[in-house]
Amino acid sequence: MIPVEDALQRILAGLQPLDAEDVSLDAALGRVLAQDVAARVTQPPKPVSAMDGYAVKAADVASVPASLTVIGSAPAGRGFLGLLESGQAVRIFTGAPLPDGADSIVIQEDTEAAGDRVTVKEAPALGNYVRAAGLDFKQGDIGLTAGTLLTARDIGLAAAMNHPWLRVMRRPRIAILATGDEIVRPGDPIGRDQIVSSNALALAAYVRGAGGEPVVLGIAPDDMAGLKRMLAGARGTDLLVTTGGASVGDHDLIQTVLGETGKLDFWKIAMRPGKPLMFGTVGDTPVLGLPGNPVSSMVCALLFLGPAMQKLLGRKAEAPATRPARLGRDLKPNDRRQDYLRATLTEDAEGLPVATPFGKQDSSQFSLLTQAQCLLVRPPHDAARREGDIVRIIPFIDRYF
Ligand SMILES: Nc1nc2c(c(=O)[nH]1)N[C@H]1C(S)=C(S)[C@@H](COP(=O)(O)OP(=O)(O)OC[C@H]3O[C@@H](n4cnc5c(N)ncnc54)[C@H](O)[C@@H]3O)O[C@H]1N2
Ligand code: MOO
Repeated sequence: MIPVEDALQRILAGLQPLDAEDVSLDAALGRVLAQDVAARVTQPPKPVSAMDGYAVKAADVASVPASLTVIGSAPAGRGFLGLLESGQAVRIFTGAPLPDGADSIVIQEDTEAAGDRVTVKEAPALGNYVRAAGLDFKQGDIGLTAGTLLTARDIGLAAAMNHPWLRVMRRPRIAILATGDEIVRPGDPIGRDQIVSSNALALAAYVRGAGGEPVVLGIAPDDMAGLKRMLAGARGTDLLVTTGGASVGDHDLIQTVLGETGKLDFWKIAMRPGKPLMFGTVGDTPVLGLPGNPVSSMVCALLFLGPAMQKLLGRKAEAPATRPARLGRDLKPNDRRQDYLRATLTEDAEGLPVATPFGKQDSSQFSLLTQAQCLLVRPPHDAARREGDIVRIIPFIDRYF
């Protein structure tokens, strides 16, 4: 059995980042930037007022009260064109450019207006409420870097930097193939000894959530000819993910067919759930073969497919981050497989996270995966643990998992 980390590195080494495409900003949410984005403008382009009030020379109002002549008005988008001289003020509004000759803003609340005169009652510090040109960013500044997964905030910044289009990584097209004579699609008639397929749709949802385009190929039968026919559907995709048929049984044909038609590494991984895993190629398409047990398939998606997609998307590809939590119940010593236990996540009296694994952890129990809020990670040969011990967890933070 090989360690989880070795398996991940071998998968990542077999994948290359995809090409890029241009999308309009309103279609860029959740996409991955293919290149750095530099500001095409300076923001603000000139010094502007941060408040409604009066633009003045600070020296004129160093001692208050001070009376000034109001020589004009500057709303946002229509700056005052004249030159402000000593003894003068310009009525100004938030966002309007500072008139030439002015150096400070007095807020409206600190003044009293009468006709074309204004009395300043509080002396402003030099530069009061003036936003300098380029306070936010200057033309040429790099605001967003390649590999960024674009959020609403990033899109706002890209818009402010005057980019109507962004160059992003193409969405990985991920073919998904379920296998097994015993499974049928949800809603189809269920024959004797058949069960409903959960894995393919769950994996497709995972792929979509992680920024890819799933191509669901259907269910391959447990015979070589049928399996080969279905595999042909993966041609032209960026990665084929299979589920089931990974183990050593007489009907577990994936490794055989991949061995015949492509290149295959079949591994037993020192992890639970998810021991049997495959990686290889069929034609030019890389293949990730996940185990059939539903929880094994989803845990392997989180641990291997997720980072694989990050690699295709040109992002930093690494195992999901772990963080510490207190253990909510005693645990027996672990064996030689790294254990990923489905657990709830609560808070103790001090607000610290407490992870409590379910008593049953069979890899067929999808219901417990949906009830869990994290995976508790136990290294191989971990000693017995007591309630309250510090353990490592992978919290389910991605909204789509
Ligand atoms: N003698 C051994 N037997 C098994 C071993 C082993 O090392 N030696 N490993 C076990 C482990 S661990 C796992 S995990 C499974 C993996 O088996 P396969 O990848 O070959 O998966 P299948 O046999 O096709 O199916 C396993 C299980 O999952 C159900 N299944 C399959 N596909 C779906 C689907 N799309 N949706 C829902 N459920 C699915 C299938 O009906 C089986 O119950 O092997 C162990 N055996
Ligand atoms: O290790 Mo297999 O993945 O359940 O039960």
